[in-house]
Amino acid sequence: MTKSFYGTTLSSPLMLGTAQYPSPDILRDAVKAAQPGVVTVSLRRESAGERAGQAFWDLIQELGVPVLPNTAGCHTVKEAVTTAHMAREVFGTEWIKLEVIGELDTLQPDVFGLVEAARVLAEDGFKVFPYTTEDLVVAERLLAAGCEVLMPWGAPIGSGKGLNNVFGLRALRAHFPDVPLVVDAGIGVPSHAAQALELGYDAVLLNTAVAKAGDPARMAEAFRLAVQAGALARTADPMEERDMAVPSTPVAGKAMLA
Ligand SMILES: CC(=O)[C@@H](O)[C@H](O)COP(=O)(O)O
Repeated sequence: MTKSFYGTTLSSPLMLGTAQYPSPDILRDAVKAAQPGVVTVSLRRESAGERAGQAFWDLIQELGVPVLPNTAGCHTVKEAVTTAHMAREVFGTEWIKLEVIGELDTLQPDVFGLVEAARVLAEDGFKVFPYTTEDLVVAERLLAAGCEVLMPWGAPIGSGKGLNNVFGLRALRAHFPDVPLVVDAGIGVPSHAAQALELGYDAVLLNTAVAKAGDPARMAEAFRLAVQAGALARTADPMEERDMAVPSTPVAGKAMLA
């Protein structure tokens, strides 16, 4: 069953980042090819960085895809909350992808700061999409803080390693069957995205895998197809894995050679 995100049903379970593309035209082509349900935009990075300015915002608006602003690059609760407020003003949306980074080598979320920032923002009317780990206790705390969506990492941001902890992601899915879950970060190739959907995740969020591909638009299209395949497979009720072989060709009626 397709779940909604704070009451909104997305046109695709693909959420696409808009950073690191070689040029605005390549970003535009990639978004057109991916047909994502949302694009995510880092307000902090864009306003501090190279592509700052009206042209980038105009391009994002021209794409006609719902925007999920994010607090990428924030390391403290204060920074994240301030950035979320700026994003709400700029984009006119209460949706915020909340990142509070806790560790520099892995860009692992600071889950303590994350829960605190989520509570502050949810109390202030934000619809929070928290970038978290697969930890079940942290998940409980985020839901109690007012989050109605969880975004566990697949692997460290930008690593392209795919789903590092399939057991943990499965456990999270089984534990919270009614909560919209999104695998965010670390996805490297379309099969990783398909796998997340096959596991029953409701969406995937990715950026580097498309932006840093040799041909971003072509890769974007591959991801569009992969999430469709994964979602379709999930509705087809995949077979259970087995530890032992089971013949797939029946023996009865088989020609016997003397
Ligand atoms: C764009 C964004 O929100 C990133 O912080 C996100 O987590 C994507 O990660 P990848 O670049 O690994 O796909």
